[in-house]
Amino acid sequence: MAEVILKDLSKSFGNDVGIADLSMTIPDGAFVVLLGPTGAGKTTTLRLISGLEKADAGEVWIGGRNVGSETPAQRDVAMVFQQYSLYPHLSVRDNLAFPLKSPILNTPADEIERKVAEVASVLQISHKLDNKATALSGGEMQRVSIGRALVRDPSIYLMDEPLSSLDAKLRTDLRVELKRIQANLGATLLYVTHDQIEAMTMATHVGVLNEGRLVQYGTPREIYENPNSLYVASRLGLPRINIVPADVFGGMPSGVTQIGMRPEHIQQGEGQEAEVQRVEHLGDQARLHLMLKGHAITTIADPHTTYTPGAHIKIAPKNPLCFDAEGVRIS
Ligand SMILES: Nc1ncnc2c1ncn2[C@@H]1O[C@H](COP(=O)(O)OP(=O)(O)OP(=O)(O)O)[C@@H](O)[C@H]1O
Repeated sequence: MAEVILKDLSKSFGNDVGIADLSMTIPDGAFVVLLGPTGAGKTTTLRLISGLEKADAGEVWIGGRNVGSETPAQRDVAMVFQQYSLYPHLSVRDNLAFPLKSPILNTPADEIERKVAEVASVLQISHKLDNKATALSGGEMQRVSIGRALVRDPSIYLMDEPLSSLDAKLRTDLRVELKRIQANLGATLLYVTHDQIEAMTMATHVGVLNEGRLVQYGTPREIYENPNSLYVASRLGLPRINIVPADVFGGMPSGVTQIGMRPEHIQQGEGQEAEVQRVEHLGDQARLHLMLKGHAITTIADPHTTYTPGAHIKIAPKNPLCFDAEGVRIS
């Protein structure tokens, strides 16, 4: 596996900015998750690293090589797309074996068989190895396309929402497996997701993109606990962080115009009186949806809470994040 360095990378499509001056180091063995809303430039970043797209400016370094003039094959990256891309006329076994049969790798037959069996087992598709790729459900096809990447030992795995088409149970299983595989192999991974739990549990690093720019890069905990802007604070956390004008609670230092409160950072029993709008019982906890001076606020409560809609509850922020009028974090 390898370290990947992006230096001042830019790519536009006509008037649309794909990526702007993106610099980022993906350490060898890191699991880096890219977060950002649609159009932020996540897929473009993966395509620039893989060589499917050519940068307007800047450099991509993989394992100490500037790969600007290399083809995708020479770059030795394994990419998994959101939508499966299989060879329909081949069996699942042959689809999985295909990357290992390339003349560059020249893998011995017994090694191919071992790897295919191992990956099929991890992805829970061993019983489908002799099926035609087309005789599979959508979720199974996606597992085969993940498997086609995992049989290889590339410089970096590039994955674009690989689990988004799977059902919840399989998604949870594969999330754990992917993380285990990455940790065991020491694999380097760049991974795009909109899924909060995937980002928090799998990533060693999270990069937050906004309109093609990297606006913060750090561990998931740093991004969650110490976001540098309101934009970044809103990217991680479910339920989302509550943002209210500073004067709703008052007592904030000058210059603070908005405060951010994670649902778990709201003190109950003191402060301003809010009205309960809705209570969601989730089993291990309850979510309270409150209204305070026209602002919707979500917080969490004991799973056996007896609050019902219409009840009143006093709340106060506990260590809120403070932002200025532009959304820049000021404390
Ligand atoms: N082939 C293309 N032709 C024209 N514009 C493109 C092309 N690829 C990307 N773009 C534009 O570049 C910007 C970034 O797109 P990109 O696909 O990288 O975003 P993304 O963060 O991956 O979004 P999503 O979450 O929807 O996949 C968008 O404005 C998009 O319209």
